[in-house]
Amino acid sequence: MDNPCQQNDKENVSPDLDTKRKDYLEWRDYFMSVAFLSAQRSKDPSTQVGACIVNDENKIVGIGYNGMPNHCSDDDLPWARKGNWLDTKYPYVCHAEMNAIMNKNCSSVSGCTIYVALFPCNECAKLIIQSGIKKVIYMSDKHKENDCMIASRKLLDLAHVEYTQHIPKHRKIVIDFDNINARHK
Ligand SMILES: O=c1ccn([C@H]2C[C@H](O)[C@@H](COP(=O)(O)O)O2)c(=O)[nH]1
Ligand SMILES: [Zn+2]
Repeated sequence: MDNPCQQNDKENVSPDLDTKRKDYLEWRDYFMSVAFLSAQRSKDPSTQVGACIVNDENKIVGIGYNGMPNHCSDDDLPWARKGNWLDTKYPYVCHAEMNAIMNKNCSSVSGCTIYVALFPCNECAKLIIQSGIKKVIYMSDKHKENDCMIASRKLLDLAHVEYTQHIPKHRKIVIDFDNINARHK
C-alpha cells in the first residue's frame, strides 16, 4: 500500500531536493562573509571593517568591527578623517581586529586564523602577533603602499604570521529577507 507521506511519484520528486547542494558556502567564503556582516555594525562613515577569528576546528571564537571604545559614546567622539588630529576619529576608534581579539569567547586565540575585510595596519599586526594568531586572510589591500602597511608586513613576516588574500568562490552573497519571508509563507 502506498504511504501517503512518502513522495515516491517520480514526477513529483525534484532532483534539487534529493541531491546534496553544490553551491553551499565553503568555509573561507563563510568566515569572510561573517567578517563583512560584522562590518555592517560599524558607524564609521567612510570605512567599515569587520574581523572574524576562527580556530582549527572551524569554530568562530571572536568577531569585531571598528568602533569607539566601550562606554565612550560614538555621538560624542568625532568621525572626521581630516583636521586637527584630536578632532578626527583616529586617536579614538578601536580597530576591528582589536575588537575581535578582545571579544574572544575562549581563553586563547593562539594558533587561530583571522579573517579581515582590510589588510591589518601595523598596530593590529602587533596585536595579532602578541595574541598568537598564526594566519591572516584579508580581502582588500587598498592601502598597500602606506607606511603602516609596509611596517605591518615587516612585523608579520618576522613573526612568521602567514597572510593570504581571499579570492571568493561566490562572487555575490545576498541575504534577502523579503525573499526568505516569501518562501516561508
Ligand atoms: O587595521 C585596521 C585599519 C583600520 N581600521 C579602521 C579604523 C578606521 O575606523 C577605519 C579607517 O578609516 P579611513 O577613513 O579609511 O582612514 O578603519 C581597522 O578597523 N583595522
Ligand atoms: Zn588596525
